[in-house]
Amino acid sequence: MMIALLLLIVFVLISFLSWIHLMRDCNNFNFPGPTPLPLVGNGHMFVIKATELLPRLHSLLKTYGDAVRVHLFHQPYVIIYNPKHIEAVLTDPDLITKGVSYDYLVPWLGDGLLTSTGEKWRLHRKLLIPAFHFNLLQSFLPVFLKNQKILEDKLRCTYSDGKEFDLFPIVAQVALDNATESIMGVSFNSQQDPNSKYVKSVETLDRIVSLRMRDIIYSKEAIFNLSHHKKAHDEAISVVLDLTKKVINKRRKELQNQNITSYGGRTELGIKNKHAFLDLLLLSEINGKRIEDTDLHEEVQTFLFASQDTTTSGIAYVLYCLSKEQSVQEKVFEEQKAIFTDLNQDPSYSDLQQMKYLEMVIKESLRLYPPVPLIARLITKDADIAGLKIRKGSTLIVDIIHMQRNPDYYDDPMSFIPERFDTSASKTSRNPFSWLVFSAGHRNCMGQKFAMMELKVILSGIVKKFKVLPVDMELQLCADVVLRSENGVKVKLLPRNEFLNNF
Ligand code: HEM
Repeated sequence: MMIALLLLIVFVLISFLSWIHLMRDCNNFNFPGPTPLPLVGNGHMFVIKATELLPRLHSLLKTYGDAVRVHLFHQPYVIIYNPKHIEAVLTDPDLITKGVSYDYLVPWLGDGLLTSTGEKWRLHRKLLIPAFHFNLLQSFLPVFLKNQKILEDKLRCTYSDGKEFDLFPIVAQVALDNATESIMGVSFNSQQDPNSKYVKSVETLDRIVSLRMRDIIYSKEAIFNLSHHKKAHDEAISVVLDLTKKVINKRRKELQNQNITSYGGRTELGIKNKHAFLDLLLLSEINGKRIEDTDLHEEVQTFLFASQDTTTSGIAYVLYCLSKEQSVQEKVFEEQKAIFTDLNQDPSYSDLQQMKYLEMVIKESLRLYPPVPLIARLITKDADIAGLKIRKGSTLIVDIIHMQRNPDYYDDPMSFIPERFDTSASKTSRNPFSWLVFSAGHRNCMGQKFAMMELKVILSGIVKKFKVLPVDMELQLCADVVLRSENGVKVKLLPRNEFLNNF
């Protein structure tokens, strides 16, 4: 009885001290947020289903204004969605450190460009800029076209009977093939062999990292390490890392045998070189020295990761939007007919540049459904961000999806209007920080042009051959590693010829 009483007193005392600490900490921020409870802070507000996270963030922003402070236990988080604040953060050279949620990627990607910070990030970013040179980008086009054809055959044989299906897993395979082949020069043929060990391991990693990012329980290292997920996670990492190591070592030997010792900034090396990206890493030097093996593996993993799920999500949501907006889809088709005399013809790099309307459609679809709906930064110094006082140690969440759906920045924001992005017609210039699909500032997406090219190849290929029809469904969005829908992203397909004959 005495012990129970003593424990109760200790608990009350700790709770009281915690509450005092949390209430004091709120004063380190000059903007509001919900009142924290002792010990858990506002953590109880986030013990929710995956699909409830985005609505919860939105409702906090609606209640408290442009910036909201919440505490998860004693850790402060600040959610922002005003382009003025976002610009101040993303252009501050001292605020380039990613938030803690990126830590779950570290066992897989190591300290690559996406997760690293400081001098290492600066050096590697500079080194990798040539990878996105025009010539090197062109070397990826044959890869995208080849994989697009496989996708087209697959859609025709299995999915074009007018029955509904989920786009995400199908598109994920073509995106994975595009990523492995353009980044490492080898394909794991996931479209033809979806049950391969590599494909299954990447899927497992995606699933487990997403779980850790959204589930407050599994986010804790100690609990995760005791769970059954840990074994699956470690096994998948070892499969993925072993395979990529083999590919890298094989290519290194090939270069040695051919006596190729320097990349020498010759970006033309890319045009017909299917190993262009890997060669750039293998042959480049930092401060007169070859890139360390570990760094090289980390960057390869990072680029594979950064380019796969994001483009999957992007392609899936554009097709979803096209299914709902038949008149827009017809305009995209008309544009294709204007570019190609023969719809079986493959697009050249310059044909892709002519697909202006498709580009507007992509931008508008990704405004409503940004593949990366939230990004996070660790605030590493006491900061004044365009008037917001934020204490060191806070995690800042940039709520991209709700900013891009905010009527303050887009008229009639939930309507699908690709012409918003018609730069030739638009008289008013939009704040560049109000469209953040590829982020902006110091740590913007390096693969933006690569992604646009890939999306255009896949989407133009589909629209030329198929009619994408809607399914009566409401997406149940959740912010995993990328924007996913709990109930899938479903459409129906009919071959265009058949459609024209039947209707
Ligand atoms: C539709 C497709 C894509 C979208 C929506 C997208 C979006 C983004 C966003 C929002 C960021 C910033 C993340 C942050 O600040 O935390 C980012 C970073 C990055 N992206 Fe992409 N991305 C796409 C495709 C790609 C592709 C195809 C590649 C590579 C081939 C790529 C490589 C990277 C890299 C390396 C970074 C890290 C840059 C840095 O921190 O310096 N991305 N991407």
